[in-house]
Formats: sequence, C-alpha cells, structure tokens
Amino acid sequence: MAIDDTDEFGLSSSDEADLLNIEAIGSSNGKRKNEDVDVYDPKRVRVEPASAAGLAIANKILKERFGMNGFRLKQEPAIGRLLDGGSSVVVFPTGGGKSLCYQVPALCFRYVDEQQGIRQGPAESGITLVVSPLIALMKDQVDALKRRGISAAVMDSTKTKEEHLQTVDAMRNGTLDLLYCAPERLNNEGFVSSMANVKGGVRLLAIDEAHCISEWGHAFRPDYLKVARFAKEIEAERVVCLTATATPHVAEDVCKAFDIPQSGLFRTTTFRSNLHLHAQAFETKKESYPKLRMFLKSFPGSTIIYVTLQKQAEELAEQLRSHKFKARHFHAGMKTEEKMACQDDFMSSDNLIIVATIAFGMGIDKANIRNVIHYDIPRSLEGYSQEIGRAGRDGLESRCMLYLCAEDYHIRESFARGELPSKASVANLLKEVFSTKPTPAPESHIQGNLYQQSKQYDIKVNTLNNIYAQLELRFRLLRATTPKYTKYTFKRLRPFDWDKSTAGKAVQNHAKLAKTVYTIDVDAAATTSGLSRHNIVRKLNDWHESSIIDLQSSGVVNIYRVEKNWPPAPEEQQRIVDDLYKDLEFREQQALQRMHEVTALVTGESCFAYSLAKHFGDALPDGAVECGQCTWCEKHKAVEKIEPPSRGWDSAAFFKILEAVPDRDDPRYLARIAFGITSPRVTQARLSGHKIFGSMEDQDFMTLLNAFTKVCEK
Ligand SMILES: Nc1ncnc2c1ncn2[C@@H]1O[C@H](COP(=O)(O)OP(=O)(O)OP(=O)(O)O)[C@@H](O)[C@H]1O
Repeated sequence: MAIDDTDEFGLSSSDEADLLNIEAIGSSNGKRKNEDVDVYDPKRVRVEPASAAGLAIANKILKERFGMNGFRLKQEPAIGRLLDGGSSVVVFPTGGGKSLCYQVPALCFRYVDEQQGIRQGPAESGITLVVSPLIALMKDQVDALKRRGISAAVMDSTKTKEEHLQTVDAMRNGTLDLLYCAPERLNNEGFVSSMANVKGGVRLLAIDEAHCISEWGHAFRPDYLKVARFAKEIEAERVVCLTATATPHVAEDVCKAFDIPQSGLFRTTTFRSNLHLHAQAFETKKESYPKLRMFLKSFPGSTIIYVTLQKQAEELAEQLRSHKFKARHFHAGMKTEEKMACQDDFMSSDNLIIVATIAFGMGIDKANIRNVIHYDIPRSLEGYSQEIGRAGRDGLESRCMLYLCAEDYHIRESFARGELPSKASVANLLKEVFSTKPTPAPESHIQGNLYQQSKQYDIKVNTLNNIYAQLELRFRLLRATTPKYTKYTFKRLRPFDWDKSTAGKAVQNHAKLAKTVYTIDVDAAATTSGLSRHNIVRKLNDWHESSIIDLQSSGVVNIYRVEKNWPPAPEEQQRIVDDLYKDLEFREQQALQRMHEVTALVTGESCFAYSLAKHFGDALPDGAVECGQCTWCEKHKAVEKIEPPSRGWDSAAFFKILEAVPDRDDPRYLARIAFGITSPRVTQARLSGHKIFGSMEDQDFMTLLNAFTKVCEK
C-alpha cells in the first residue's frame, strides 16, 4: 500500500535522525552561569510587569519591524502576558498569526530590559528558542525574518560548517534573536548544555504545534514529551505554546505540562463564517467521482483535494486531467524540486486543483483557496478542521466538501490498527533491552537500533520510538542522547588525493570500494586510528561540504544512558510490559474513536459548524446553534451513513491464509494479513502483494483476531 510517508509534518525518519556532530556551543565566554553577580540568572531576576509600557514597545516593533498596523485576535494579550514574565498557550486557527506571538516578544526583550534597567546592553538580552517539527517551514520563516533585518537561524544538519559556526558565534556574542530547531534536537546533550548556557539565557521558549505534547492529541509525538523537561533544564524564563487545534482536554494537557494557569490560555473561535461545510455519502468511489466533477465545475477556483494515499493522489489528478480539469498531484514521496514547483504553481494560479495527501498545506499561506475537498474520510476532526481552515483566508465565500465513502472505512481502520503490535512482541523487545549490558560506568549507555528491532519484533518504528520515550519519561530508566549513524557511504565527485591528516588516512585505510561507492566502518576507523568517531565523521563531512565526495549516512542507532538500577527486577519488568501495552491498546482505541468522530459530525443531526466548535470547546457567535449554510442547516436531514456491504464469514479465505502462512506464534500477525494491514514482518515475508493479503478485509478485525487466536492456541 503506497501510504504517504510520514505524518502531517512531512517529517521523514532521516529528518528525525539528522543530529550528529553538534558540538556544545556553550563556551567559557558565553556562559551565563557565573560567579559574577552582574551576570544574568533567571532565578534571581525579578521580571517587572511590562504591562502598558511593554505593550507600547510591542506595538512599535510590530509597526517598525513587521510593517503591520495592529494586533489581531488575542495576539496582544498573549504577548502582553509574555512580556509581563508569564507563560502563554495560544490556540488560534491556521493562519491566525501565531508566529508573531513569539517573534514580536523576541525583539522586545532588549527594550523591556533597558526600560527596567536590569541588563547591560543588547547582547545580554538572550534569545528566543522556537521548537517546531516543520523543518521546511522553519527555514521559510527564518528567511522572511532575515529579509526584515532580524537576526534568526535554524539549527539543523543541512547547514554547512560555515553557516553552523556563524550561528554558534552569534549565540556566543548574544546577537541572535531567534533560533529554530526540531524537537529531536533536544535529545542532543551538547545542544541542551548550549542552551542552558547561552548568553543572556533563553528568554522565551516557543513550542509550535504544541498539541503534539498531549497524549490525547491526534498527532502525539514522543519527542514532544521531552520539551517540558528541556524547558526546566535550560531554565527557560517563559514559555509560549502554540497550536491551531486543541480540544479542551489537549489544551489542559499543554497547560499542565508547563504549569500555565487558565489565565494564560488564549483561545480564539474556530468558527469561520465564510466557510460552507458540506458532506455527501456514497458506497463507492465510482459513485462519488461524478459528483466531484460536478462540484468542481460548479465551484471553480483554487482547490485542494485531500486523499489518503500517494498513489491515489497521482491517479485522481490524472483522471481529472483526462476530464479537462487543470489538476496536479502532491505528496511527500515526490522530489523536493517537484514539490516546490507544484507549490509555486498553486500559489500563483487561481484555478489550479491540487490533489494531495496531508503533506500539502502546512505553511501554504494562500488567501484565495476557494475549495477544500476531502475525497477520503479525514483522519480526525483536528485534521479536518486544520485542512478546511486553509480555505477562504481572504474572507470570501469558500466551500469545504467531505465525501464520506463506505470504501474508505477499511483503510482508515487499517491505519488506526497498524500501530499496535502484539503483546508478545513488546515483551520480547523489552527482554532484549533489559538484557543488554550497559557500557562500563561512568558512561553506562545502551544502544537500540530501531530499524533492526522493528524488523525483529514486528513493531513499527513510530511505536518503538514511543516505547523508548515511555521508558525514558514514565519509567525513568533511560535517557536518550545523540543518536549515531552506523553506515556511511560516499562517492568521489572528482579525483583527489586522500589528505595526509590522521583522520584522512584513517578514512582511506577503512573505506572499502565496490564499483563506485565507498563504504566505511566509522567505529573501526576510529578505534584503529586512536581518534574519536566524531573526528572521522567530521573529516567525511568536510570533504562532503567541499564537494569532493557525496556522503550518505544511514542506519541510525539510538543511544540511551541508563538512569536507574539496571536491569530492573523481574517483577518490575513484567509491570513495565503490562503498563506499556495497556497504553498502546488505549492509543489504538483513540485512533479508532477519532475516525468515528468525523463520521458522527457529518451524519449527526446538528449543524456541522456548531458540532465542530463544540468539539473544540468553542461555540458559534451569539450562542447560535446553526450556521445556516452547512448541509445540515440547508436540509435539516442527516447525511445517511452508508455501511460497507458485509459478505458474512468467509471460511475458504480463512483456510487459504492458514495454508499460505505456516506461522502460529502470533495471531495478530495472521489477522493483519487477513485484514490487509502491513507490518515489518508482513513486508519481510513479502505478503503484502500476495492474494491472501486483505482477502478478509470486509470482516470485523476483532472477530479475525479471535479466530486466529483459537487456531494459534491449538
Ligand atoms: N497582526 C497582524 N496584522 C497583519 N497581518 C498579520 C498579523 N498577524 C499575522 N499576520 C499575517 O497572517 C499570516 C499568517 O500568520 P502566521 O503564519 O503566523 O499564522 P499561523 O497562525 O502561524 O498559521 P499556521 O497555523 O498555518 O502556521 C502571515 O502572512 C502573517 O504575516
């Protein structure tokens, strides 16, 4: 199944492991924790209320540096609170202007400091650190800030050494106002120590997409759980958490994670009076496609059509082109240049249709999107709300159509169920983890090759990441440190003499050539040359940056420091397996629940906009219960939910699966094959292309699991 690669942030696993070679930036001249009394210490500084004076500065900065006339929504009170020394949670819809809530304060601090006479000049005013999972978006923002003459940088591995050193210097000198990084970087101890010691301190920690912190959220990311710990460790003076979608439960989680009281929550209404929310139900795509064409003819203009699978995006765009529509596809599997060309076309056109997976849209700030169509059932109400929020930012009437198709339930359920491994898999994984001998004290590290473990224990990498995060944060057994790559390969881009440095010679001695590609065992090169791994990798990077070689790295190994008695006692180990598994089961139920919530919204007997607002703890203006322009309000008749036809128990298909797959050790594995859910083991056994794969997809998954459990117990 050609699923879209990743998550809504378009973050691939290689992005997640982009972190190597970052030195501790803190240096003796940049340290802020010092015996010297004049040096800033957040615990000692009493932050006086900035109040009116602070807001006057903020308004001046807004005008002079950003060229805007006034604040929108609740930008002003949220910023005011930050300048007063408090922390804020900002829940504004997409395009609501969340970025200014940290960009403006970042530039205000030096003036507020001056006014309060608490610091010695601009270089003492610290930095604002922005944590965001959207690497491409961070780069765009930094470019935009630089164009305004604001000192900002992204900390990521695509930087050349020179750029990296420039950033490090700016931080040492206290001249950098904003630094952006991905949450994965917080695993890098060098980075944590740099931030704890950055000149002037971290005045503001901004956490974008903050709903990822909440385990109740639709986009929970284990690395986000570590942000709160990080904030304490670096003694961030204040925090601003930003999100476009937060149910009351999620907002509460975010507030709790950073000890922010209700008064620090700034939420604006999700209701958009110019959006017409519509839905139609069908049994098959064959029936919905002609309706889609009719819709596109009736409502021309810039349009995004969301689908679930990459292949579907390509096929539907092709189909629409064959019917003379101007359509292009977009998904995360495309080359960067293709994606950029597609986005550029969309931005400059007023009648292009983009058929896309959820990878499209984040960071697209186009005012005149006239239609957002969900051709497949969206993954959650949060996703739906975020996606429709891209329509009609110019305030003009725009349409959001959701085609509820019975054929789609299966794929959504497969996604929801795909993350849960069998309990035996989790127990076996943890048996290996707990029996791993740590490196000798004082280091006491263990390694986890997640890709290998994923295959060996039939657990998706995402889920493995989650399990390790729980071992770290909930059971406090481990602490992730900088991951390393195990495999480096390179091609020579031009003839060159190996340089005669020790590192150069070590690479030359260990690089094995096969055809045109060299492979190098970095650990072996380090051991025999007496150099550190870091030196060898740095040499390779130097050559890469000088365009002498083209370097590729792969095979990420995560490294964890053991934090408690190791291994835990046997009964403790069992308790951990039980607790972890309960948590994973709960997550599966939540994912299923999210899909049902979407269906319930459009098949329910109430206004779509009202129900959506209620989901986010919000209401329609003036206490209205109807928007007057959605499918419910127009017809006052619920959209009928069409169920996929049930064909009854198919014994022949059941026995064919048992015949084709001899394994009886894991009923969930058999049930996945029957239902058509891929997993590392299914892929390895090359079963996802077999005719038995998905041959019982019309059955209830739990009935399948029970039936295969009985067979395995025999
Ligand atoms: N007070 C303001 N006055 C004028 N324009 C503003 C104001 N605040 C924000 N904007 C503009 O609105 C647009 C959206 O802002 P921004 O990208 O910060 O939104 P966002 O809430 O972060 O959106 P998303 O959820 O999509 O990331 C930008 O072009 C920004 O310059």
